[in-house]
Amino acid sequence: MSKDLIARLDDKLRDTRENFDSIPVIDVAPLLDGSDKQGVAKQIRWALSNAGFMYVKNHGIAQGFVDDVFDVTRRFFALPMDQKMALHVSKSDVALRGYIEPFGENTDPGKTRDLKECFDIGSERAALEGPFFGPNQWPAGFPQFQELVYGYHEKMVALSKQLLRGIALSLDLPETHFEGIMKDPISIQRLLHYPPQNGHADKDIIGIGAHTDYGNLTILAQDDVGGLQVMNREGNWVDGTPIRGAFVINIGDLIQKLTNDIYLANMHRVINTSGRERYSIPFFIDADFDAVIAPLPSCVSNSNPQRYQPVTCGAHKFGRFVASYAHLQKPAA
Ligand SMILES: O=C(O)CCC(=O)C(=O)O
Ligand SMILES: [Fe+2]
Repeated sequence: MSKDLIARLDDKLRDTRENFDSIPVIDVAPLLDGSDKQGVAKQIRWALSNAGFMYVKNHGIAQGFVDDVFDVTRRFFALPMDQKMALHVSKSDVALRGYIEPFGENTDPGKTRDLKECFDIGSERAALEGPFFGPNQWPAGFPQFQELVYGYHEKMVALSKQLLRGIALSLDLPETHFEGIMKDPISIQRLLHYPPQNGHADKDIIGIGAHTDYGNLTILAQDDVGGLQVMNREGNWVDGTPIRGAFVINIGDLIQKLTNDIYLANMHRVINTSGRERYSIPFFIDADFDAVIAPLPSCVSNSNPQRYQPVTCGAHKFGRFVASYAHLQKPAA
């Protein structure tokens, strides 16, 4: 889809926003240490209303630890293809955990094919329980990978709850609002590898096609290669240039629905024309599978009438995945 077409389809969502030419950077230390929660909440409100994205710094996760997770990520993707395919996501049934090969998941299907490979895990389960919940698939003989990637997931679950406290405050909700619907939330820890791409990225092959994220919150660690782009009010792509030590945070469809479009689940994509391999580590967190997400009464008014019917978190999210995974489209046996 061309930039102009996306912008036109999206006009209503964008025309009330302020423009931005770089993603806001927010120091979250005063939120985490309690010294100025409201000050941080105010910055979050601007960022999520207008950009749907923010960098956060001073988030309490040591950069050395993040570097170690990148290191095992590179080693994992360097494994022979047959070892990675042995962990293919289709073997996890509806738990949706494991390896996805290049072009195996296309985020803007019918328009671009994604030149990326992925590996997904989530909260560990002994057996398949249902969509998003089941055993992880780990590569054999690589205990350091399992320990670091799972440890990173655990830290992200904790950090996301702290950030969601700031988001709740930014919406004048009690700060623990989200914890009430996050007793056993859906979470996905993803590792991504984008081989370098040539040519016209818009036309066919892209790193990850233009999309919004599906759930509540995404916490992204990037290496230093760059390639993430976020759409601004005018429909132009703004670079999400890597900032060492900072995470990129964005909200997904569920928070846009919750806020009745006051907060924006913004369109973004990745194009890796750097000539280098790019690695990134996104973490996605939602609410409990059965949590009902409906516009907050405080976000509905005469000038902003209710735009969404209630949806359950799991049904919304699973519906978006069914469109991207071939193994979910097979008729039931
Ligand atoms: O790799 C990135 O920078 C972004 C990835 C992304 O948008 C996603 O996985 O949803
Ligand atoms: Fe995304």
